[in-house]
Amino acid sequence: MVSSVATEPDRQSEGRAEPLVRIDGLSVDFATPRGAIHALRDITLDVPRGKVLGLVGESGCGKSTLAYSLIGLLAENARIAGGRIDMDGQNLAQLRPREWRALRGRRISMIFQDPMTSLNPVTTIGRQMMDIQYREKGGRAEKRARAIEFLEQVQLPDAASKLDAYPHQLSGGMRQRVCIAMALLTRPDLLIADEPTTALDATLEMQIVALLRELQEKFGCSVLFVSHHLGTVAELCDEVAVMYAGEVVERGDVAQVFRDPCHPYTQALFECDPARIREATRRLPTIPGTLPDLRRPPKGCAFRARCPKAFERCETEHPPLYDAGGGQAARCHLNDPAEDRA
Ligand SMILES: Nc1ncnc2c1ncn2[C@@H]1O[C@H](COP(=O)(O)OP(=O)(O)OP(=O)(O)O)[C@@H](O)[C@H]1O
Repeated sequence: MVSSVATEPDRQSEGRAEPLVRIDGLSVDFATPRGAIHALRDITLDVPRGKVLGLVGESGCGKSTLAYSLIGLLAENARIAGGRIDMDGQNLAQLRPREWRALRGRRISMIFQDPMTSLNPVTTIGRQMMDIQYREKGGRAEKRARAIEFLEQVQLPDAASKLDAYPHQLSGGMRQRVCIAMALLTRPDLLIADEPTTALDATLEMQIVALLRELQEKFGCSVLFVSHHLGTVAELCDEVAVMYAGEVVERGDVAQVFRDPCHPYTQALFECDPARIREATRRLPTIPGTLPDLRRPPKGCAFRARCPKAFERCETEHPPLYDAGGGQAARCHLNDPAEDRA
């Protein structure tokens, strides 16, 4: 384990380039008939400029809620209960629907798990790519040329002919390429990709990940990449944030976190990663236990009931994000320099 040098770094960006987005103390609740679900709790995280940030964690830990908060697409029953999302002097957490419409699809765009979520099944690809440019300058011919150019950027074969195709006439991989082209068409500063390769087979997944990396470098945008696949995150991302029960429990440089995870939850996630398990086994290991009830998050550490390393302090004291050095931080008392247990 990396030795701790200080406690509670306010931000991981200190001493580094100004991030594109600063999320500060963000909390999001969902109203339900059985009480509010505290889906995000006091999230403080930077989206670095011109880099790829991966968001990992098991199902239900709040990854999509965080992603949707950054593009103003939270469900109707969601409420931002506190905190800020700062991007270029604007607090996105307070934007009105009209202001979101001006930003979404232009400065911030998103690709979804299922390409059909964003593609209209009864309209041609060309029409959809023209519509997306309705605010852009230029005439029809220019916009059509730009649409073809972007379809070529995502390496769609015979791009011009695809303008007349309907989404169902393309394969799943091609549809996801079209979605990436549409998301990048307006040259956004931030591209959010919510499990964009989950519906694809392994070969296509690798191709799409390589394409995303290439385009991110070409366009210089920031990417928030939400994924269950640790291998994909290691391949694509520069930084990673690990979420558990609505909190960021570890964050840092992707190579550093994968080499030396500081939080027992991150360690357990890696131990359960099929790609890391070499010996022949009939059953994949899982982390014993379940996520806590987010209507009543536990008082101390949210992971303590499942943590093999938990001790008394974890029961009563909520851990802050302890600095683990080199920009890495973990929400676990074992990383407290004052704690003599490592
Ligand atoms: N509209 C909603 N109403 C009530 N609860 C919700 C709503 N959307 C999400 N939740 C709850 O909020 C928590 C976080 O969900 P979220 O979808 O963000 O997790 P996730 O990590 O993205 O999971 P997955 O990987 O399965 O998509 C979960 O407990 C989920 O059940």
